[in-house]
Amino acid sequence: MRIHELKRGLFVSCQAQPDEPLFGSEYMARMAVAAEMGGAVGVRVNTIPDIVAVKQAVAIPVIGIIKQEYPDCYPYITPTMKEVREVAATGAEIVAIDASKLTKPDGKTTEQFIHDIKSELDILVMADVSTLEEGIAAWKAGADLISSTLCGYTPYTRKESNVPIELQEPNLEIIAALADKIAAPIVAEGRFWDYRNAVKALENGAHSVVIGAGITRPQIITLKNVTQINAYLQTV
Ligand SMILES: CC(=O)N[C@H](C=O)[C@@H](O)[C@H](O)[C@H](O)COP(=O)(O)O
Repeated sequence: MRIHELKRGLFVSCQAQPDEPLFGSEYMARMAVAAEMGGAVGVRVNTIPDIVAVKQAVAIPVIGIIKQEYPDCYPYITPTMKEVREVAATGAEIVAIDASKLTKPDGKTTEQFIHDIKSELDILVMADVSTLEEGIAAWKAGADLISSTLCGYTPYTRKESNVPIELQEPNLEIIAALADKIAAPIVAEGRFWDYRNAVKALENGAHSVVIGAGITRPQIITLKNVTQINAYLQTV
């Protein structure tokens, strides 16, 4: 797939970790089908079994990732060529990688990493960044899409708060800053709960928006509703 073929709109992140109630490729494939039925232009999927199941179930483009932790290392979203090659072998149209400034587990910088992917594989690269500087560096290194995925999650962008991070507001300022300085498509991702903030991201210059928890993590959707309802009940 070429970058100009990518439609603008909503990408639904269909992910569940082993400790989540909907963990399992069958569930994630059904989530992806639901996303496609609802008009999503693509999906974002973690792990090879889930990507394979989703590729069989839907025709819309897949952003594939592998969350792989390495000892004493922050980058965990598709952090080395090993995971990138595995994602590419599934036929996923796009691979998303950690494009923070933090050194990857194999010692590479983001710039080297993107260069190596582009020299070896015919796959679109989405750079998951946490700051404007990281976005510019990834774009200059050849990334096809720049996404705000890691904003609020890297050690230097994390904020102390009593509110669990998944219930915090998204960072709309970084979207405007990225769109202002970068000619590649900007993807708004990370706590974009529904269409309200998604539209604000588009107004701020985003090409598309990824929504995950707000659509595919029912325990977090429930928690968000319970928090609001219980806050009211405490006042009466
Ligand atoms: C930081 C990190 O590891 N983000 C992950 C990236 O793939 C996922 O856990 C998120 O669900 C995804 O980015 C979508 O975001 P949200 O679920 O907030 O709409």
